[in-house]
Amino acid sequence: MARLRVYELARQLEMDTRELMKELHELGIEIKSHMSYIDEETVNLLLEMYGTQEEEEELIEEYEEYEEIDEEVNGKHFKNKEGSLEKLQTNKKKNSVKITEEDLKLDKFAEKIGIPQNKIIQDFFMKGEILKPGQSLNLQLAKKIAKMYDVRISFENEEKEEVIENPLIEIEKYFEEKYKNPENLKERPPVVTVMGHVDHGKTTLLDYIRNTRVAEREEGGITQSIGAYQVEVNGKKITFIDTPGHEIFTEMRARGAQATDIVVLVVAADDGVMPQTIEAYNHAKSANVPIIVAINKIDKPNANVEKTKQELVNKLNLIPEEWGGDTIVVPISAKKGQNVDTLLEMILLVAEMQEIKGIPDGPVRAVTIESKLDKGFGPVANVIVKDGILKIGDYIISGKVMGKVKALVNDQGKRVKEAGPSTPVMIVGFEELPDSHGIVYSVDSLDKAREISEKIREIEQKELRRKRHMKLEEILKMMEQSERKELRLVLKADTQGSLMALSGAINKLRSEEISINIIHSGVGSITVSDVMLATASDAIILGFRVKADSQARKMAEAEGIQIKTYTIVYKLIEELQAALEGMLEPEEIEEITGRGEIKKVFKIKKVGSIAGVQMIEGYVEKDGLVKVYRSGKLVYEGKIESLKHYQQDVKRVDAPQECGIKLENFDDIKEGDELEFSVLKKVARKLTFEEDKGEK
Ligand SMILES: Nc1nc2c(ncn2[C@@H]2O[C@H](COP(=O)(O)OP(=O)(O)OP(=O)(O)O)[C@@H](O)[C@H]2O)c(=O)[nH]1
Repeated sequence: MARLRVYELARQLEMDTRELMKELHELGIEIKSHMSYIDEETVNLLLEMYGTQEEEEELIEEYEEYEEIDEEVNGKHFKNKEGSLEKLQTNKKKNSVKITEEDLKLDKFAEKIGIPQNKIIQDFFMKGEILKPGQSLNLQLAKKIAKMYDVRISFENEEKEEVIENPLIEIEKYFEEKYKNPENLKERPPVVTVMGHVDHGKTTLLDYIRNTRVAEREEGGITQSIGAYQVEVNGKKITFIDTPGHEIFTEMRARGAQATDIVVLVVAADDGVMPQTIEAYNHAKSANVPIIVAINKIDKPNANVEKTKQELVNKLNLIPEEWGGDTIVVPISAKKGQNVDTLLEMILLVAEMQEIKGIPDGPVRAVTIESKLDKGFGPVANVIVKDGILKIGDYIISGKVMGKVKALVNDQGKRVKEAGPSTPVMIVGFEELPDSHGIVYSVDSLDKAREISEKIREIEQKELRRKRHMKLEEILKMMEQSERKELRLVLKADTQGSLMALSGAINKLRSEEISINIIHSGVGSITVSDVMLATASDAIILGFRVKADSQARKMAEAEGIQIKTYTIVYKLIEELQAALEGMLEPEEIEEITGRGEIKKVFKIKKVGSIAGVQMIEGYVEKDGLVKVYRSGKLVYEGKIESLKHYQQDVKRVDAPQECGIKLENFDDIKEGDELEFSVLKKVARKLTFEEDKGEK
């Protein structure tokens, strides 16, 4: 369009001449009278910025198109008078609604909140936001729509999550708080579990220690096994858990009852590191318990201590102290008792370094090693006290089972009146058989014990109804919510070869935020021990060409542990990769959307400089970013404060249109400045494989 006089332009813009003059003045364009000429460039800019009747009609047409699409998709309503009445009646606006994931489609959502879909589209369109009929909504958008019509929405799953507070959590919190203050803590004897491969000498070692040490203390005492015993070495006590092996150790841990402070890993010098040595090591390691290695059977002629040490290094990455590592390795003969004293001293040394402590006074917390129905005593629990001093007459609770301590029997079969930290003791007085690997707490009164017991029964019943397998996706979701982004796996395969291939492939799945930790891998079917480890470590179990034995399957079901089995390597990797990628935080990248040039600068009082911009290519978005270049040099980088197309604030302007732009906190713009527009885009990230790294 050619240059125009002010009144002519006013007519074009369908504006009052005086009004236009005022506007022009505000835009910094000096006008003498309504007869003054406005140059061509400014005319065009103003026409673009303030719009014309035709343009508005275009907008309306565009909207009507949406209505038509909506009609096609959703059938008649709203537009048709009869239909609209009907719809509006059934569709009365709701004040608060519960929605599910399925409602996250505009049409369904509209119906749910009782606002016609067309109305939502129209209202959003007027705000410069385009919604399409039936489009999927994310949570944020759904909330925004609901807010616009004052409808409160809640998610069904969110409401379901209301659960009864477990009273034991409160007790645990009490201990947690107490533990924070070092003044409350006092050293207690270490509790030791002996682990190792079959026949490597665990029982022989435990028997030797008991027979030599306990006999010193109690002559002729009838030793009844209460699952653990205590010995004295150089005036200091050590508690040994009687039942060797990692199964119980992990089972206790899975129940939140970690009794063990130190693990003694027994490795026979004539046999070396064997599969169960590795398994035991993995269990101890995942519990973060210090390990002392006892290389046993050194009295045997074919014993090879050096070779065994080498295997410790190669297979477990445990480097003996004498080789510059930090693993204490003691060569012993459990049968002959050779060097066992040194082993005991080493246990005390490690205990000292670890500063094993408990709270000697206040309420009692004890860990159950086993529970059974005794012919004479009824239900009993063999425990190791961790905190407090358990006394006869105390009210106790273990899970849902309550009781009152009637008698306490120590590891030498003697009745005692009390038991302090790290002392193994048999508790008589439970009303029913308590959980065999749970925690026993003392409470103030019988009423309190009863109240807790009832609450836990209620929780357990609810839990039972709700119990289902935990899916990989769910674990990932949980991980997403927590800070920890580590996926723990227990990996079982048919052969050593496939195990190595799989571990290799899995270990190559990398990302900065998520790590995969194979806490245990082994050859053979998936066993109860694997499930226990997974339970204790929040892991999932992957099986390759192996299956879970029936007991393991049952336990996995009960514990909500997911077992996934595969027969093809790439399937396993593919699924793992897809799941992990799904939880990577999307990456924000800057995507250039368009370019423009400042044709005119309007200085407006109180507002600042407005750039009259000719879009050259692409588009500009109001919420996007902008870079200003002058003679090729970057002079500004930031946000757009306002974007106008004609009179209207708009969300986007496409080339070759013109627009008015006000930059955020930047007025030093000049004619001829080049603008580069971009948006921040969230893109799903891919996990990288190690091989890929080289290519990049
Ligand atoms: N020569 C020799 N034999 C030992 C030694 N320690 C254990 N043994 C023998 O090794 C065999 C297995 O010992 P256990 O103590 O039963 O082994 P374990 O690790 O408890 O075995 P499981 O309970 O089956 O896992 C027994 O015959 C022991 O007598 C040792 O230091 N020297």
